[in-house]
Amino acid sequence: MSRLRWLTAGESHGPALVATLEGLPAGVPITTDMVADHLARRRLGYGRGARMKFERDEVTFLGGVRHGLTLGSPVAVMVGNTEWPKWDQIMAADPVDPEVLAGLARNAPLTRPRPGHADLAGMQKYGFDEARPILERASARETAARVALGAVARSYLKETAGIEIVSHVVEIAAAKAPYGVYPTPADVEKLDADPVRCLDADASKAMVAEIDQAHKDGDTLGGVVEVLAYDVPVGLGSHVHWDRKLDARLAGALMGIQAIKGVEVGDGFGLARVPGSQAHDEIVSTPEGIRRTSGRAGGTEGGLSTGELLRVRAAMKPIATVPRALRTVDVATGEATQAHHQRSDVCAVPAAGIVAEAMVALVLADAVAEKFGGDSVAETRRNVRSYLDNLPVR
Ligand SMILES: Cc1cc2nc3c(=O)[nH]c(=O)nc-3n(C[C@H](O)[C@H](O)[C@H](O)COP(=O)(O)O)c2cc1C
Ligand SMILES: C=C(O[C@@H]1CC(C(=O)O)=C[C@@H](OP(=O)(O)O)[C@H]1O)C(=O)O
Repeated sequence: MSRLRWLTAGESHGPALVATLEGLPAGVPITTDMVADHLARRRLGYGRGARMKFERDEVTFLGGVRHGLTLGSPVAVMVGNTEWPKWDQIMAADPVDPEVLAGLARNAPLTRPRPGHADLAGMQKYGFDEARPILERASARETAARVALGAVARSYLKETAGIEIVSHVVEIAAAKAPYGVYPTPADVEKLDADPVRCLDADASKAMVAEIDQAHKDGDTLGGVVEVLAYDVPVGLGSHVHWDRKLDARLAGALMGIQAIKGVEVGDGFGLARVPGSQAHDEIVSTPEGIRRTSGRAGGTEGGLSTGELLRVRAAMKPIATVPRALRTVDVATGEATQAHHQRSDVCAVPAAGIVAEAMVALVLADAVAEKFGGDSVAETRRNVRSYLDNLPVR
């Protein structure tokens, strides 16, 4: 079962996010710059709000890494919130003089819960009369910590099994990329340079136009991202129990990203609309060995990776803090009003793709560690090679 354990902590306007990852072997190459590069990719994307422009992610390793390599001990990484000085009283861990707090405009109680956020149910469940204590943790700021750990996981995957992960945006509102075009690791630079991380130039323009229109209308948008993992060996995950199934683990991890409301593995929902003769990937014998004629299953069958291209999609709902504010109730007065709104992203689908890459990397890293073990990268690599060299059928 799971070999890796990982956790994040920290609030959106707290001093920092922290994350730990335990269970990786020694010798995984990782540096502060490698993590910072992935965090910078998460900030990209046309349609993100003001906060992305002025806040920086400050990365510090606190444990588990020495001279650019993991030690085999738990990896601990901190991502500083450079916004912190503006919030050091409001989000202070220790008690603050109530008179000081009352004088801070920013601390006005958030009694108008926003539909589509954790605000109302969180207040009811945790016993708060305003939304601040809920929204601080529910915020997708937390995804920076996941991307930091994802950077470590993907380095482990590349070093041990040669696995590489790429994501792209395939839909924003009504604008769609052509189906069946899969970017490779060689396309990542081009993708990151595109305003919406879409490979197709016409679709990218249409997506940008959708975002511009939503912005003009005081509205927000969602979309769909696709994550591809190249060179995943056959046999990660297992058919033997529901919580070992690789597709289930990927789906849970992707659904755990803020605002993701649907996940597809391979052709997913599309498979429900075609007959069986058009839904599966036929097995054929070729001079290079056993191959598949298509990739509809997304690289998993029965909860196991098949050795084909791994392909999953995640659907993001439109940003919930809609500028043309939605109806709510002021819980302090019981009166009908409009939801609290200060600023927000119009569309964060490109950023969600980077977070989805991190989640896929963490799930695959867990599955690789479980299958191949090893306390050093060299040992894991040997185990991968020996397994692949000895497959009974190929
Ligand atoms: C990268 C990213 C950025 C986000 N930015 C915002 C935002 O600026 N405003 C907002 O209302 N929601 C934003 N969200 C989504 C909310 O965090 C999310 O919808 C909310 O916490 C409720 O959770 P749920 O949608 O999973 O139910 C973002 C999500 C992601 C993944
Ligand atoms: C800070 C980040 O995303 C935030 C996620 C978010 C939300 O509600 O999820 C709301 C916005 O924050 P604020 O309400 O402070 O403007 C985003 O900027 C980040 O991704 O680093």
